[in-house]
Parts: sequence; structure tokens; C-alpha cells
Amino acid sequence: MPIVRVALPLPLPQVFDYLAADATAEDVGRCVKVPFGRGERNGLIVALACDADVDGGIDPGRLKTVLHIQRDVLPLPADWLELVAFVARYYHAPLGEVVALALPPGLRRADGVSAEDEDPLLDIGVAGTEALQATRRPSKALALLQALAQDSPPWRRSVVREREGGEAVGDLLRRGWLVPAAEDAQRLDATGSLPALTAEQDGALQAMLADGEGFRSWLLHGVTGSGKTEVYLRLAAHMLTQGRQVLMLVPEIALTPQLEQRVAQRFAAARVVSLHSGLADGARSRGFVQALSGHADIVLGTRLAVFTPLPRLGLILVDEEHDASYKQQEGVRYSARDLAVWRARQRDVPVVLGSATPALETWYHAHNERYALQVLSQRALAAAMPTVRCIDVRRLKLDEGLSPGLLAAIGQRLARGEQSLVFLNRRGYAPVLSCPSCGWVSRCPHCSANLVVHLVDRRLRCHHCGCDAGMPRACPSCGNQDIQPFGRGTQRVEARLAELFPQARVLRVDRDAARTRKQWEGLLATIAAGGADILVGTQIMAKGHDFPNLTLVGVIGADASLHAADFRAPERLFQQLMQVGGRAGRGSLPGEVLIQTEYPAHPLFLHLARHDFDAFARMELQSRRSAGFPPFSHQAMLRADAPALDDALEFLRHARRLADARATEGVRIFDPVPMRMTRLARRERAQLLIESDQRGPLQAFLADWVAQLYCQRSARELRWQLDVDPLEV
Ligand SMILES: Nc1ncnc2c1ncn2[C@@H]1O[C@H](COP(=O)(O)OP(=O)(O)OP(=O)(O)O)[C@@H](O)[C@H]1O
Ligand SMILES: [Zn+2]
Repeated sequence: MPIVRVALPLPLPQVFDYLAADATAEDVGRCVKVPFGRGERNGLIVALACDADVDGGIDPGRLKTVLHIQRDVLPLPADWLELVAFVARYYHAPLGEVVALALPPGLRRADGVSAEDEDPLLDIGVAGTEALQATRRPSKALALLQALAQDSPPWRRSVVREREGGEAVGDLLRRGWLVPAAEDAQRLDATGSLPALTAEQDGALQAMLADGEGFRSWLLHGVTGSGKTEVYLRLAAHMLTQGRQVLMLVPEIALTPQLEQRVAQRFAAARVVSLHSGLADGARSRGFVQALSGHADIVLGTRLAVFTPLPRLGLILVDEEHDASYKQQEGVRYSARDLAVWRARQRDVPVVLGSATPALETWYHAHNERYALQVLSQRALAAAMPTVRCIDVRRLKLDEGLSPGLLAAIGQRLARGEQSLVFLNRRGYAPVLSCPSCGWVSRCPHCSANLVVHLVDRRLRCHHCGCDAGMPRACPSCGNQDIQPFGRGTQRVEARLAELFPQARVLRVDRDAARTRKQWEGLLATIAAGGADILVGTQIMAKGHDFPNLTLVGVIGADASLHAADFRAPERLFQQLMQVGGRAGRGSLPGEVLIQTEYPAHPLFLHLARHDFDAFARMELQSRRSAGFPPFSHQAMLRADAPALDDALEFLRHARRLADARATEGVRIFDPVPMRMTRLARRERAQLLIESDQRGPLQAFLADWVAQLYCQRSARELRWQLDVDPLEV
């Protein structure tokens, strides 16, 4: 009897063999339901096996039998199976867990997911022509068909559906009176009037088109407001008219509404599928199957979308490629940006990584000819980049963190009817509540962190584990009634600005104000419609937005990041400030950026004021080179967590001994240490860093080591994970 090899979502490295009476090679890539232990599991058939392949000593005849093979949906193609296998190999994660991550839940459960094209192009079929000629009893269906016959075909199903009597469209399809029409790629070209490209945009576009349809990694390094999106859309139009699919990745849900709209307006006839984790299961499964069956023309999505199967793939676009949200921070810790490049190579198509502030790794590759580089140095609309100036706050008296200079600048904007943004990357009212009399502070009971004061709903909230409590009226420790919020977050600045500028409409834009996609869309619409004068925002305001009337960006509280321990902290700060500053003066009005700091002469700020990303990158890479940090080395981090720190450390010490025993040349193994934020959600965390100058030896070492780790018995309640190319060390 045929044997199928099934990847199951379990924290185990192996795949599992089952008997399947009617399985054929056609079933590889299909979802299955199988018996497992005392229950059932859903998995994916990744290969057919023969008796001889079955693991040592098991009598193939005694294998269990699959319960159900999901054959209503197309099997996942070989290149997709290669992709997940690569992810499992590179990130040293169980294949079944990678599959579980990559597949929408509905598909994984082997639910019935309609593979039918939701909005096909339709034409009148042979049966329909016959029906029109024959003498038939009048019916709703016939009336609709006759009405359609007056027009020139083809029509999208959704268009037919909108006509009078359109509910009969399903009936017409069943009778074969209407049939799917051949999709004509020419119809997919951009519609409406397009802006004339700037010389730089055109240069970049022509260079990319001239390079052909094969694999190439491009970095499109364009200053904020240079019109990178327009270049993406032109490239996409080209691929669509060639009959190819386009995959467009965006950092997170925050950016998708604006872009979705732009894409839909640009390509009216194209089928655009958007995929992000905010979608309901059903919608995600449908979008995935649309792409798999080749119906979707454009797939627009967040990091997860990198796993979309695309039989006609012609181009991958990664917008804001530097964004940390491309890296999954739990479970299988993949980088969607890196996988996008891998996929492009695998499928021999171009990939464009776009950013005003590229990741230093990407910038380095682009300046070492591993990636091809295109630069947009000018803004598309605005005459100039915003002016950037530091406000030295060392001798200033601040009003809730706001300097007189910044307040005056906001006042000017108000008088002129322009918008200002105060950027402060800290949500809540104040980072901690404390008692001046006994020294009590609002610690999170589960984390090494403070509970943040949220005055809006009078709660104390941990931003790490999410636990929350009511705000005490008096000090829980000494009873003092005069307990005080210490420091400031967006809510406090918002409140103060509302007092200082009573005539202004102050709008806070952070994750608390935009908890759902709907709320977020509402906020964006308010800002775009000019319904706010002063915005107070966190980093969600720093990304990709385009508000032409916003002319002032004030940055407060940035100094803390100058001294952060992580070697990537300066890179992140620079990116964040350049991005948020880049929101200013994008339209016809000039923009200004004011940065409050105690270190006005810091080189980071000097490069920022000159908009000189390249100089910053060279400086930063120089110091990384001398310290041996990425991209001059490759890293992996083994993390362990347990209720007791000692258990976590002990596991890592043991892992280290195993590592030492199989030490590979060129692989450096560090000592286990507690993580900077040791306690999170009642678990104590520790980590062990592995480093190598070469990827090859590191990967070889990891494969061997992780296989050993799976065999270890460890303390109860201990969990461990490996993070390859960690963003935080
Ligand atoms: N060729 C053009 N002619 C006129 N307007 C343009 C052109 N290209 C882009 N624009 C406009 O310029 C503005 C900035 O473009 P876009 O948002 O694409 O910039 P970006 O490079 O993505 O910037 P950021 O990195 O800051 O997100 C938008 O309003 C866009 O519509
Ligand atoms: Zn907590």
C-alpha cells in the first residue's frame, strides 16, 4: 500500500509515515487528517515513501492509515514545498511547524475551501448562444442572458451580479450559459491618468525593466517622499501585462489600508488579494487559494504573505524593507525580507527592496555589488527635504517635556492652518506610578518591567505581558494618598498640548488609539481630511504615511535610545528619526523637523540634519566591522525560559557543553547570560549567542547541535528556541 510522509505541527523534527490506499504522486502537497496518539491531527503530505524508507524496524504494515486527504483544493506546488523545507532547514525549525505557520488555518484543518475564482471574467458560452436562439419559456435567467447579450463581453462576475436580475448569475453559470472567459493580461494595465515620472523615477524604472525578467535583488534607496511607490506600481503594471503575478510585502497592518486603496485604484481589472494576520480565517484561506490557483494577480500582504503560492510569479516588492516587523519574533523566527530574496532567486524573478533607510545589511550588500542599487535622491513633489534642527534642551525648562522652541513652532503651524506631529515613542500617560514617600513603584508582578499608567481608563498596564490592574488611590505599600505618575507618554503630552492650545484639535495616534484596523483607518481618514491640527504619535506614525499638510515634526524623548545596549540601537534610532522626519513637508509646503536632545553634537544627529544616510551607514558599519558584528559575522541565539532562572541557565550551560564537544572551526560560542529583560510573563529568560564569520560553518554546526538538543531531557516547564539572524542580541 502507498505510504505518505506527513509534516505535522509538533515540536518534533521528524515527519510521520502513514498508509494511504489511494494516494498517488498527485497528493504530494495536499492537506491530510491523520490519527495521532489518541486523537487526530492535520498535516501536509510532503512526499510519497516506499517500504524501505520507513524508519528503522517499523513494519510498514503496522503504520496507521490517513483519515482524509483534502482533494478539493489544488495541491501545494513543488516550489512551495521547497520553500517551507528551506525555512525548516535554515531556521532549524520542525517542518510541520513551518507548514502550520505558512498555511492558513482553514486550509490546514482541511476545511472545504472553495478554489473557485471569486470574480472570474465571463463570456456567453455555447449553451448560452443556443439558449438565445431557441424558443424558451421566459425566465429570470433568460432575461439576464438576453440583457447581457446586448452588451459586449466579457464581464467580471461582480459586474454581472450588480445588474438588474443579477442574482441569477449563479444559475447562468450552472447552465453553462455563461462561461469563464480567457483572462487577457492587457486588460490588467494601469487605468486612469498616471503622474509623469520624475527623471530619477524613470531612470530607476528603465534600469530595472532593462535588466529583464530573471533574478536580481535590487535596493531602491529613495529618500522619504521620493515616490518609491510609483516605481513599484509601474513595475507591477509591466509584470501584470506580461501575465505574471506580483507579490507586494508591506511591514504591518498599519500601512496596508492606504496602499490597498492605491493599488485597487491603479489596477481596476486586476484581482488584488490582501493577506494579513488581521483577516478572518475564511478570508485568508480564500485569498491563499486564489493565489495558488493563479487567479489573483496581485498579492498584497504582511510578512506572512511571503508564503503565498504564486504559480505565475513575476516580481516581488518589499516596501520599507528595513522594518523589524518583517522578522517573526516567536515560533519560527523567519525574516520575510530574506525569504523574499530567496524566493526570487528560486523562481528566477526580480525582487525590489525599497526604503529611505535601508537595513545596514541591505545597504552593505547594495554597495558591495551583491544587490543592484537604484537611488532616488529627490522628493517627487516637494521642492526640498525638510530642514532638521536639534533643540539643545540642557538648559531649558520644559513643559511636560516640550521646549519653548517646539511650542512656538507648533503655534506658528496652527496660525497657518498646517499640521504638526509630536513624536514620542512611548504609549500611555506615564511609564510608572510611584510613591514619593516610601519609594513604592508600580512593578509588573510577572515581568522585570514597570506597569504603565493609562489615565484615559485609569488602569496600570504592563506593555510586555498585557496584565492590567486598576489604579490605586493611595500607595499600596504605605497608604500615602499622594502617589504620582512619573515620566511621560503620549497621553500626558496629548493632555498638556490640549491645555496649551485650547483652540487646536489634538489627536493621539498610537496603538491604544488604533487598536483595530477600523479605528486605525478612521484615524488616518481624520488626519487626511484635515480633522486634526496637532498629532501626538508613536512609531506607527513614522511609517510611510503621506499627509501633505503636515509640515512640522517635533521629536521628544529620543535620547534614551542613544545609550541603549543593543548594537542595532543607533541604526534603529536613525531609521526612526529619518522616517518620522520624512513625514514633514511632503506636499507643496516646506517641512521642518525639530529634535529635542541633550546631545546636539552627536554624530547621529549631524548625519540626520544633512539627510546623509550613506555617511551614517558608513560610520555605523565601520564600528560594526571592528566589533565583528553583522553583516561582518553571522549570529544565532539560543534562548531558554523557565519559571526559575537557574533551570533556564542550566539548560544553556548543558547546551554549551554539547556545543563545545562538537566545536567547529570558525564558530564562536559565548557564555549563557540572563536576558536584559530577564522576566517576562512569569518566566525567567536566558540566552546563549553563537557567532561565525561564515554562514556555512555556522549552519552546519547548528544543524548538528539542534538535533542533539532535541534529544535532551530538560527540566519540566523549560522551553527553548533558536533564533537565526536574531534582530535583538
Ligand atoms: N512622478 C510623480 N509625480 C507627481 N507626484 C508623485 C510622483 N511620484 C510620487 N508622487 C507623489 O509623491 C508623494 C510621495 O510618494 P510616495 O509616498 O510614494 O513616497 P515614498 O518614496 O514611498 O516615501 P516614504 O519612503 O516616505 O514612504 C505621494 O504623494 C505621491 O503621490
Ligand atoms: Zn508584565
